[in-house]
Amino acid sequence: MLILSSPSGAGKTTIARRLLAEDSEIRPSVSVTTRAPRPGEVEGKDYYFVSRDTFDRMAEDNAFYEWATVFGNSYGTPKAQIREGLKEGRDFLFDIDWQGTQQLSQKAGTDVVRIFVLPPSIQELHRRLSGRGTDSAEVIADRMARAQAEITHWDSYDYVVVNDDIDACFAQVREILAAERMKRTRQTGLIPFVRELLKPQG
Ligand SMILES: Nc1ncnc2c1ncn2[C@@H]1O[C@H](COP(=O)(O)OP(=O)(O)OP(=O)(O)O)[C@@H](O)[C@H]1O
Ligand SMILES: Nc1nc2c(ncn2[C@@H]2O[C@H](COP(=O)(O)O)[C@@H](O)[C@H]2O)c(=O)[nH]1
Repeated sequence: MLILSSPSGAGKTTIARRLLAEDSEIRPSVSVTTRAPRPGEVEGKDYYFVSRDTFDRMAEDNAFYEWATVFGNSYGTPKAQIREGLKEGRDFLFDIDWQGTQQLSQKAGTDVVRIFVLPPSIQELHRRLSGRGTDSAEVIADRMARAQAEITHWDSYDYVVVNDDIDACFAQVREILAAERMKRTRQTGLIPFVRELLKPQG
């Protein structure tokens, strides 16, 4: 379970989309949200957009691995889509905030790899949120007002990358993923091979 978090606008969605396009081994965890769709966002690909009533019912029915209120809307990771994949040992990518990261870490322990994406500066963060052209001035002001509070959670993450140049940052994320996949504890498929190597020779 690879988690990307950042203050809004630092670039985690950009990194996530590229990773999903280039790495067929990892699947997205598509969240459920009460937020209205942004122009260009696709139902079932970017989010499942639901009413407040539907979200509350799902939360009551324990349908989320984690959920949180972010910028006045609710966001949750539905269990159904990833339960089977996780059993099969598949990799999943989560674009979630620090609250969801804490909840997933408590539930999944060492199966979670957490990356925090920092912007190169607060000024550049504002430029990116404005340049994206998807949010009102009010929404941007709200997200900027919360950015520094979110950055204080950077020390709960396993890795921290600065998204200045997107290519360099993306390369770092790929390196992290490659190294994590090579961890001995994740390479259970190698056990028969190692047993074979260890058989007495001659
Ligand atoms: N390294 C970069 N240099 C310049 N612009 C970038 C860079 N990375 C991302 N951007 C741009 O910044 C804007 C915000 O990026 P993105 O939507 O990926 O952020 P985010 O962290 O997912 O935000 P949110 O949490 O609000 O969804 C987009 O317009 C994106 O194209
Ligand atoms: N805890 C969770 N946080 C989530 C989830 N899906 C998205 N998010 C985070 O919300 C903010 C705002 O997202 P935006 O798409 O409205 O810009 C951002 O930090 C996301 O990472 C979730 O399922 N759980």
